[in-house]
Amino acid sequence: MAVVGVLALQGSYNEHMAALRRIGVKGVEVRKPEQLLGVDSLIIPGGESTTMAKLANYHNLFPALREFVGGGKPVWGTCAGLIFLANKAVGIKSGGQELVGGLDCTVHRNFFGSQLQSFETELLVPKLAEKEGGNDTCRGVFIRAPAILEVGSDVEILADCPVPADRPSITVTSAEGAEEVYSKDRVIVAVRQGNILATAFHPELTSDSRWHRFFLDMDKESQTKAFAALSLCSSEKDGENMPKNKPLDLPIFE
Ligand SMILES: NC(=O)CC[C@H](N)C(=O)O
Repeated sequence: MAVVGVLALQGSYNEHMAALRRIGVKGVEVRKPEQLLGVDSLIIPGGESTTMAKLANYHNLFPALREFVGGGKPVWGTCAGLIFLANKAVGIKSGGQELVGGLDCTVHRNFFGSQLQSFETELLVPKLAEKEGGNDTCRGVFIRAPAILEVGSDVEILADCPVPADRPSITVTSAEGAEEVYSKDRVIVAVRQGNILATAFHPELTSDSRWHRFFLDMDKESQTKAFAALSLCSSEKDGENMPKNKPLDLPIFE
């Protein structure tokens, strides 16, 4: 069975470990770069992204995390984890903040305001329901949450939500480079781009395990792809005399 790593520097990693346990999967806590070599997929939890980035720097994790994401293994960022995975983050502390990147989007670090403006809402998630069954909605727990302001063309939007009226207005840079107030009435809160899944909210704090299952399915997909690529590559190498109906990278006891 594939090994799911959970980045365990800070934040809600215990809750992700428990959510995995609930569906019969043993997560592995990851704190050091070399531990990434032993996992097939990785969850980057919510917490506080600046603190998490400082700890990741201290443990020299950024290069290994970038390699992991770039290598195509499934990675899921929740909340602060989403910020980590974004190619661009705005609303960050002065002095900047290191990102892992890989997800073609711009994220606003505290889009929904302060801790006091944390909220829960029902989100419409047809693609999640299509894949994992159940209702067309899921409970979104937003804790001093970020949101995704814009995405690249390869990014699939899995959920958006109305912008709450009590949120402080934020300034964004338009395509033409002008500063303007974010005025759309909805904002993106869950996306997928290939091997990367990102949610601005916290599924690990609810009893709905569909987001964890969705992520594990991404893991299965990626294992199948890796297997197919390996078979293809050995069939190219080994030529026509190999039997066509056997997986080529399994031991042959003949
Ligand atoms: N719950 C969360 O992960 C909050 C993230 C927070 N907005 C940050 O900057 O890191």
